[in-house]
Amino acid sequence: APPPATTPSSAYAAERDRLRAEIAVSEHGELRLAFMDSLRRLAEANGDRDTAQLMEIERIFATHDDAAIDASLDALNAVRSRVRPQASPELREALERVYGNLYFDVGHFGLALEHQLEALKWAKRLPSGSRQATLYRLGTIAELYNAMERPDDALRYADMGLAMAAPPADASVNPVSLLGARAMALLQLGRTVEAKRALDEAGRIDARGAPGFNTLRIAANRAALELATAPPAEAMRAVERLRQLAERQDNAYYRTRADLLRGQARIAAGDVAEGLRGMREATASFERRGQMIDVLDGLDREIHALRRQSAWPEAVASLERRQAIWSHLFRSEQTRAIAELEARQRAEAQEQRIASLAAQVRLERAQVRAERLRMALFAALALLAACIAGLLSLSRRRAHRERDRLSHAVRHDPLTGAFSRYEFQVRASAATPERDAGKSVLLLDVDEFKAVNDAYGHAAGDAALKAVVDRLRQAMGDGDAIYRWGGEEFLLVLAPRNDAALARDLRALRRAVANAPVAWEGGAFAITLSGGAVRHPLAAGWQGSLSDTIRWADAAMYAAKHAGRDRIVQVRLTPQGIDALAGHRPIDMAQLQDWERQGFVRIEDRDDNGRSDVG
Ligand SMILES: Nc1nc2c(ncn2[C@@H]2O[C@H](COP(=O)(O)OP(=O)(O)OP(=O)(O)O)[C@@H](O)[C@H]2O)c(=O)[nH]1
Repeated sequence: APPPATTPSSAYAAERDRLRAEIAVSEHGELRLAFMDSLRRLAEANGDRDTAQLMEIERIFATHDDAAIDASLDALNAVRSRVRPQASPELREALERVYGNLYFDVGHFGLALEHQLEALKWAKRLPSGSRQATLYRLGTIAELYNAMERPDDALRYADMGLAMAAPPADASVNPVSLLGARAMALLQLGRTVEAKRALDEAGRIDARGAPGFNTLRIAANRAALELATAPPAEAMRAVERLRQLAERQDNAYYRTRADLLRGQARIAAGDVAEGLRGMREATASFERRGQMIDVLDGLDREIHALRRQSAWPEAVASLERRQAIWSHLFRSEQTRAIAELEARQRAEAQEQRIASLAAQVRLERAQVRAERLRMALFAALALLAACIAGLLSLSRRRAHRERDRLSHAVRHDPLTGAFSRYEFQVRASAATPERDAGKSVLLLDVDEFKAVNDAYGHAAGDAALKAVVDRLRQAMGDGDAIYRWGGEEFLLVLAPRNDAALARDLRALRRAVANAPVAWEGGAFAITLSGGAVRHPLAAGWQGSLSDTIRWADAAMYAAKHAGRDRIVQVRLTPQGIDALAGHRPIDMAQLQDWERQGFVRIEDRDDNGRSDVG
């Protein structure tokens, strides 16, 4: 017999509330499903269609398989077709929420958003627990906007929820997912410090209870944050923490998520091949389970990481794969039209991205080419410059050598190696009276040289001139210099020395030549020199130059010739002359002879000892 109208309903209500409480506390698994089925049957038996349908809907959500989402959507559509227009807000909310969640899970953001916003409206009208349901919706919508890369909207909804959850909210309100959504929105907006703060707060709140699903969620968010902001090594540590937590809670989803992020960290650390392999394994695993939002997120991360590593071909391949997944995401009749519309929109956006990426690749390649060209040009220029510098230095060295050679040529007599007359002039023009003071000039002329040429030939004459210079050089002091003054005439500039030394050296010079005959064609011939010597300046206080003094040496040399050759005659001041001629400059030969007559100078042969052949 049917139970009485009143008693059963109150008994039913009590049993319903008990089962709902059981469902609420049993988070997952078979037990929860069993409670849901009990409640559904009970509700059906009691004519409570809303509750029965609600349990159907919750069962669809609890058991849905992302990999076979169409079946779940079909089942959901079947329930919806039975929902009465005047159904309870609770049923409405559940229907929209589950639609929203299913679409969200498979990455169908547009439809998911529509349903979640609808669910939010109903959540606000719930007679009980409206606050908690509203907060959950706000968190989900924020996450959805994050997935849609609309961080401003995500932040708006997350903050709306956080404002509601702010004290004095009741303790049952859990803002962790809202804080996570806020953090991910801020991360997208580049406000990383605030993002980190939000995650820290979420971590603190979560740490008050036992580690659970939220702990994993926070760890995953943290890993994502570190990946975007921290060095690869730090990001890797965050990823490993997530991986350990997932292991401890035996959570396959977050395990795969950790694998995905680990791959990304590897790519970021430069290990592109290994990282990419890890990421592709993780996305393949998500794909097998139909978690298309994670597949797409994985591909996004892949593309991002590859672009950062400039692995362009891999990045383009990932982009194309992402586009392909988008266009094949929805196959069922009932969603194809909408899905295609959306897929087309996304595809267009993706095509634009591919086009811009391709343009970027082209640009980068062009830049690389330009850079290479620039480097090549630079290298060529550097080579050219080096060549020119080399040539210049070579030619400079050559020029130097040539200059040195020429300078040596003009400074020296090619036959005897004595300095040239030109060299004397160069030195004389650079000389100062102080530098030349005390030196003596000695002009030497080979005696009867014409006869040597005539008797033995011009070559013998040349040999004689060379022999003269060689022998004079041997007898000269270090500070003395010899110049070829004319044909067979030589000028010696002798360093300062006292009278006795000068007389001794003049004698030695003359003898060096006279005592050593010139070997010629098996025999030898003797040569002698006649010379005139004058100390410079002739008289004290005289501002004349060496060239002036040479004129008096010339006069003395003629005196030597005149006196019979093979001798050196010296012009000397007498004691009277020292005072009388001070500051005077001899002008010509006549004046010199005049001074000689007056007894101011003597033109005398001081080398009268040991002469053998002349007298
Ligand atoms: N072999 C040779 N002879 C030269 C050179 N320069 C000048 N002579 C010769 O030297 C001779 C100089 O003769 P002279 O000026 O008459 O005087 P000398 O024969 O030396 O007689 P005295 O000077 O009076 O003792 C000339 O026959 C020139 O041709 C030279 O470089 N080589």
